[in-house]
This record gives sequence, structure tokens and C-alpha cells, in this order.
Amino acid sequence: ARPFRDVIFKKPRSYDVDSLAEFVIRYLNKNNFCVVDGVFSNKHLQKVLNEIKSLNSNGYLKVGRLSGGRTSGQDAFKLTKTEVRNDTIYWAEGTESRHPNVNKVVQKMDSVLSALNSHLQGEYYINGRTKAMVACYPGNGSYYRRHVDNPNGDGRVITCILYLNKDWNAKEDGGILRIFSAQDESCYVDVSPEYNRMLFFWSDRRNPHEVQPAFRTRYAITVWFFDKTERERAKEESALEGISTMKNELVVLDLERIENE
Ligand SMILES: Cc1cc(NC(=O)CCC(=O)O)nc(C)c1Br
Ligand SMILES: [Fe+3]
Repeated sequence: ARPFRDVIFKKPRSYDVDSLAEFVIRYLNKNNFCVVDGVFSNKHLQKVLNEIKSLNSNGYLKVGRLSGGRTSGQDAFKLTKTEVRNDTIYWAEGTESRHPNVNKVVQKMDSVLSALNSHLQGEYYINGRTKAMVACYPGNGSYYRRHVDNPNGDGRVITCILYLNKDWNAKEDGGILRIFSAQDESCYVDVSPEYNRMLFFWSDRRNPHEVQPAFRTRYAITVWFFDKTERERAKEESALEGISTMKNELVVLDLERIENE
């Protein structure tokens, strides 16, 4: 059974942060992921894309780490680098003057997530995020092997991605993000990394995912949002080892401040 294949992604009623948050929480609760198209204006995204291309041509994007942020333990060495992923990445705080339009994307993600917080009461309390990861898959068949973002309770609860690829044709360009159902491996949803497409999904084991080989340069901006309790517990336990690479990219965000602004 492939309940999710070729799913038609609906659009929210309107694009104010509260309608977006309601739309996202409905699909997160229903399908564990949510696709929202058309959040940003074309004018703004064109500037974002230009900033990313100049970051790339100025050498700011470095070769990514092993999948799942594993940088230690014997299994990290079992998989050679090429077997796992070969995207190049740049971590943005979201305040750097060199990319003001990328910063606006991060601010939009923060505002949607802080609006989402009120719908997550009791389950999670999102009070922080990582830096924004600007990723580029060079179009040489580059891919990211199947993994779970947060398999061991490191605090990351929602993954938020914005794709920036104009006229992407998955049939020729590949680069599909395939999200597998945790219950039944043969069930999956294919998300084409199209321009102005946002994707939200639970970062834990509910969403094993992979990026299939891309044959055209593929850009995305990803932010992971933290649950307060899980994050504090992870700081005590060794789970932090799983994201030791992330700790120096952590932006502890006071989302209440955003709400009150
Ligand atoms: C660095 C890092 C990147 C990703 N990216 C994706 O899964 C690709 C999503 C997409 O581009 O469609 N995941 C983890 C767990 C880590 Br760590
Ligand atoms: Fe991932």
C-alpha cells in the first residue's frame, strides 16, 4: 500500500502566521509532515537565491558532515563520506549583514514556529533552534542517505525546510526528498524540492527520510527547532554526542520575545 504517494499538497486558507500554524499543526498531527507552497514572494526569494549563490561562489559552503551529525563512534567511520552525503553547507545565525534576505526567511520560520507553539501545549514547548543550514547538493548525483534527524532525543522536535529550486523537474533532476512511514517501510511520500516550498516534519523516528540523487544544483535552507525539556535532558545525557557538531551552531532563541514583539 502506498497511502502517501503522489499526494496533492493543499494550500492554507491564508498566509498569516496563525493560519499557517493551524495548517501546519493539522497536517503534522495527521501525516507527521506538512508541505506549504507559496509562503514567500517571488521577488524576495529571488534575492534569497542570489545571496545563496554568492555565498556558494565566495566559498562559504563547506562539505557537510556525516549523516545525522555523527562525527564520532566507530559507525561514523564505517560509512565512507561518499556513501552518506555530499552536500555542501553554510550555517547562518540569521543576523549576518551579508545575507539580509536569508535572514528574513529564518525570521519567518521563527514566527511560524512561535505561533505553532500555542498548538503544541502539553506535548512540546519550543524555545530554541539551531542556526539555519543553507545546503547545496551539487548536481552530480549527490544525495543524502536515509536517516532520522533526531533518533535519540537530542532535543530537536521539528525540522523546517525551504526549497529554492526554480522549475525543478523531479523526473529529470531527481533530488526528491522521500519520507518513509515509520510503521511500514513500503509506504512513503515523495516531496519534490520545488521553489517556494516549505516542509515541516517531526524530527524524530516518525520520519525516516532520504534525498535521492540530484542531477541539478539543489538548494535548501533548514532549521531544527528544540523542545525545551528534551533539550535540557539531552544536555545532561550523552545524547548530545549525537549532535556534538550542532552545539556550536546552536542559537538558543527566546520565542516568547518574538511573540511579544
Ligand atoms: C546536516 C543534516 C542535513 C539533513 N538534511 C536532510 O535530511 C535533507 C533534507 C532535504 O534537503 O530535503 N539531515 C540531517 C539529519 C542532518 Br545532521
Ligand atoms: Fe535529515
